[in-house]
Amino acid sequence: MVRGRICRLLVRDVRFPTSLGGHGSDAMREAQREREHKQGELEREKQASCGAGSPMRRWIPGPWDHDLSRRQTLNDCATQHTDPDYSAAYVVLETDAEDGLKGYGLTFTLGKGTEVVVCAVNALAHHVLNKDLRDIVGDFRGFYRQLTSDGQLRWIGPEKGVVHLATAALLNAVWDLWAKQEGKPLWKLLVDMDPRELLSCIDFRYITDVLTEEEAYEILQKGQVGKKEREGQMLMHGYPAYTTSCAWLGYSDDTLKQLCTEALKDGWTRFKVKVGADLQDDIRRCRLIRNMIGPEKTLMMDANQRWDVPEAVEWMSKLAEFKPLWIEEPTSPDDILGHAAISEALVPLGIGIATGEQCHNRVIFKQLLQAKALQFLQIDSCRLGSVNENLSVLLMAKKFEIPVCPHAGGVGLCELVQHLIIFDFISISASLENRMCEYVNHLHEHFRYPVVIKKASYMPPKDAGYSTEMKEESVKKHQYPHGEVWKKLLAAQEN
Ligand SMILES: C[C@H](O)[C@@H](O)[C@@H](O)[C@H](O)C(=O)O
Ligand SMILES: [Mg+2]
Repeated sequence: MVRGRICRLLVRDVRFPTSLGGHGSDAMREAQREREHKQGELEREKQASCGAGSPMRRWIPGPWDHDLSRRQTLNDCATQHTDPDYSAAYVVLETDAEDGLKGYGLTFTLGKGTEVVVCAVNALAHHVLNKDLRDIVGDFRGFYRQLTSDGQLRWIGPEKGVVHLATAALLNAVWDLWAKQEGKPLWKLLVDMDPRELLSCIDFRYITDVLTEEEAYEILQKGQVGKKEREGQMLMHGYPAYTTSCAWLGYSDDTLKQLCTEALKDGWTRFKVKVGADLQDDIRRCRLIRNMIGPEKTLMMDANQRWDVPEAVEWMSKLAEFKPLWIEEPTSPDDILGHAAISEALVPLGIGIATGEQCHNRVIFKQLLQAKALQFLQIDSCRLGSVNENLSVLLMAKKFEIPVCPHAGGVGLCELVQHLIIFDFISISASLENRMCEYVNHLHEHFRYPVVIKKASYMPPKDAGYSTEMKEESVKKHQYPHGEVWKKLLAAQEN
């Protein structure tokens, strides 16, 4: 039963120094070169704080550097995410219900700027504090609208950028709390909600030209048929995943080979490789990985917005021989017509367009769908306005018959988004064709309810909540800048 008034909201800046090992990197060839050069002169043994599962166990000086001038050099060379420190603005909600349950929520960031999101969460806090949870979830659409339409804060959005990331973190915590109070994992809470209740969580403003509430209702009604069987199927076999963890752009060919060999042994059949910094490097790396995985397994490519439209078409025509299923984020995430033009040119070559990890909101997704600008839609649990907005996107994707393949390359994103895609299969899409959820193998050890992967599939979480809770010990250590890990790193930097 839903209960309690929200009486406390705490938000923290938690950062993991993943850039030390090049994890999460894209389009960063120059940075890699620089790192290799520096390695010889600077190598120092330190315990890596990036956690288990990371291929780099030692601290190796990388492009991570708090020296601004050096960062600038790296950024001049390559405009993408050269040195991400996987981070989160991490929200904890407490109620006066005296049941010991708290709601945990987060949004994903790359290090710097997390403090800005923390600020935005605090700016939104008055909408949440002192509210009764029953009133929030009893009119979730209204509450979503209130948060995203704050008369002053909406000027720095609306429904995009920092303020929307903050909305995501807050609402993710509310959903976690709700699911915990109901004693269900979030995917199951959604599966058990009747269609009208689900719809009451969605703000249909700005999308009724493609999806009315009645159409959404019909989709959900149809989704009721065969639900039990699909739930059984998920519990038995899980939701298919692909791995991005073998081929970050900052990894050397040797690392790539080693990780790919291990992944094949572990039963992975779908792989994503980062491209876009240098064509010859891409050809070499794609050949290497395609030769290792063979012609039957699935390969995807991700350019992280590196190209202009004509360049994307030209570059991908040269990589077509490696048979990628999709090219992800070929150009600016805001360029809907650009994506449409790239789709038109590449689909005849057998290459689809995937995008979504930096798609602001349901309106942009609506237009991408209307413009036939994507063949694979990548929802993100921490960029859109939480479960509420993601529900509307899942329903639009169903209407346009575009497969959803969620983005999860970041800290906590796998933990969260698995709930949404498992719900999607059971209650909306009812299909696994051309569908899979991203998986990266970093930082799960910091979560209280980490993902469970079996035979390259996500097994449905069993614990109540949204799997958002981090271990307190990890949070303390990684809080920026006063946690133990950062104190050491920053002191090493100074010496
Ligand atoms: C900076 C990040 O690691 C991105 O490179 C990552 O989210 C990536 O685009 C992905 O698709 O996983
Ligand atoms: Mg990506």
